[in-house]
Amino acid sequence: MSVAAQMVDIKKEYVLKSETVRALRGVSFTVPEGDYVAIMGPSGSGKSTLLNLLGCLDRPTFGSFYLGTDDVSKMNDDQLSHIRASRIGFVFQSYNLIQQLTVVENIEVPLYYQGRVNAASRKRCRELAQLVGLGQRLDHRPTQLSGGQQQRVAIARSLVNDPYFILADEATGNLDSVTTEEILALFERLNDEGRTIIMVTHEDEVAAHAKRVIRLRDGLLQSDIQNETRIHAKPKPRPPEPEMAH
Ligand SMILES: Nc1ncnc2c1ncn2[C@@H]1O[C@H](COP(=O)(O)OP(=O)(O)OP(=O)(O)O)[C@@H](O)[C@H]1O
Repeated sequence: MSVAAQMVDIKKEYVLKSETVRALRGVSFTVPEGDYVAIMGPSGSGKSTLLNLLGCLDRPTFGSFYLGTDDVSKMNDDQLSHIRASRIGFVFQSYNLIQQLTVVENIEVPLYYQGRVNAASRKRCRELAQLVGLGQRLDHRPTQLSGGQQQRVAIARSLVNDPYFILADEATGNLDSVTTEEILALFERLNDEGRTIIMVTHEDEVAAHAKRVIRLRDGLLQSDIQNETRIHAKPKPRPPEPEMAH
C-alpha cells in the first residue's frame, strides 16, 4: 500500500526567552493513501503544531516526515513552499476564497500561482466544481454563495493539484449542523473515491465520519483507533446535480 504521509518520532520545540515549549514530544504515525484520519485532542495538546508540520508550514525540531517517499523535514524553505503549493490540499474553517473571483477562478488559484493556467486546467476546474455539486454556479462569486457552497469551492480548490492529501482544519467549524452533515458527506464520498483526508477537529460527531481517530495529549500520541463502522460502510452513491440547497 502506498503511503501519503509518515511521521517518524516527530518532536517540535518552541524556544522562548525563558523556556523551551515541547509542543510535540515524539509522535509517529503513517497515513496510507486512501485513509481518512481525524486528529483530536484537548487545547494545547499539539494539534495546530502537528497540522503546521503536515501542511509543510513548519519543520520539526527532530524526526522525519515523509510525503510519499520524500523526507520533508530535510527540505529548505523554497522546497517546502513548492510542495505546499503543489501537493497539499488545504481546507480551512474560514474558506479563504478570493471575493473578486468566480467559483471556477477560485478553484484555479493554486494553478495560477504555478503558472499552470490554460484551457485544459479551466476544463478541469469546471469538472471539479461539478464534482462538489456546484456545476450550476460556475460564474458565481463567494458573496453569492452560502457558507456550505463556499466550503465546497474550497474543497474543489484543494483537489486541483491532485494532492497527497486534503488537510482540513476545523472545516465545518463555521457551518450549521445540516450543512456540516452535507460537507462531511462530501468528504466521505471523496474518500470513498480514493482521496486521502486528514482533518483536525474538536467535535466527536465530525470525527465519527473518519476511518481513524488519532488523539494527542501533552504532545504525545495518546491513541490511534480505527473506526470499524466507517471502514466497513458501503460507499455512498454520488448525489445528482443540481446541488443541494446549502
Ligand atoms: N509559536 C509558538 N511559540 C511558542 N509556543 C507555542 C507556539 N505555538 C504553540 N505553542 C505551544 O505549544 C503547545 C501546543 O500548542 P498547539 O497550538 O499545537 O496546541 P493545540 O492542540 O492546537 O491547541 P488549541 O486546540 O488550543 O488550538 C502549547 O503549549 C502552545 O502554547
